[in-house]
Amino acid sequence: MVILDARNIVKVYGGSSGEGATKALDGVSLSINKGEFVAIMGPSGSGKTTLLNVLSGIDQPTSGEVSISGEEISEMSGDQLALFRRKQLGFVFQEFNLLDSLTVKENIILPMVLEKKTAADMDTKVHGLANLFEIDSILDKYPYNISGGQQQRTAVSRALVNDPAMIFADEPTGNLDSKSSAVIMECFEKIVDELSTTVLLVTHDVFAASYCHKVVFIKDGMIYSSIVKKGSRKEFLNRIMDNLAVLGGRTYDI
Ligand SMILES: Nc1ncnc2c1ncn2[C@@H]1O[C@H](COP(=O)(O)OP(=O)(O)OP(=O)(O)O)[C@@H](O)[C@H]1O
Repeated sequence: MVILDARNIVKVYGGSSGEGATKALDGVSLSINKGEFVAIMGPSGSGKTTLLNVLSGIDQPTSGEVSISGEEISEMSGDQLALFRRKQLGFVFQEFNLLDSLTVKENIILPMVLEKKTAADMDTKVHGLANLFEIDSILDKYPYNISGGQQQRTAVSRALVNDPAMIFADEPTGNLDSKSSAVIMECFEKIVDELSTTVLLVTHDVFAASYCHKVVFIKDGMIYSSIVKKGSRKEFLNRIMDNLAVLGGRTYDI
């Protein structure tokens, strides 16, 4: 079942044409099925973050359509989009974006508070996620007293708490060491395998991308190629590196 469908997306920054305009996306079409785990890779400046932002409704395309769960988000007003994002989507960022004045538990349940869920629902949910991601013992701590990897697992729990149709992640391992990156990617694997969540992430990190089912490569704002995992993660990692070598551009994190 297709969960995200993007058709002919164009994004121009700084006016639709003329001097000073940058065409960041140039006719991108992409479909993602429920339960897929997809990475977007490409050289610096190729349009990865722009694509993630347009697909997730953070930013509007200059032209083209995006639908998620059958709803055309490109036609929604700002308020409708904000509500749709809050109810249907989960976000994970490189910087974790946790609130320092709230405990881990409070950070996780914040989106449920906004949705006016019951205290019992919040409790059940937070303990289920904390158990899944092994952060039970730090629920009463504050973000500045836990490790980067624990902060990111808190952020992933928060992204999941309202059962989103899809999770979007921008460089989720960008601030983590290799061990914590592996733990976070295993968390994403768990939510795809055990909760059938759909995950789309942008990454420079070949190791992180090798956990995904599929990698889409973009260059100059266009889809260049895509590969699907067959065989082991190590074999997939080697194929990703081969494709990046063909793509050119900056050095990638391995
Ligand atoms: N707000 C903006 N205003 C103007 N141009 C922008 C803006 N954001 C991005 N761009 C330009 O659009 C193009 C694509 O940028 P984008 O950030 O999507 O690339 P990226 O592949 O995510 O890069 P990186 O890997 O370096 O983060 C680049 O040429 C960039 O300079």
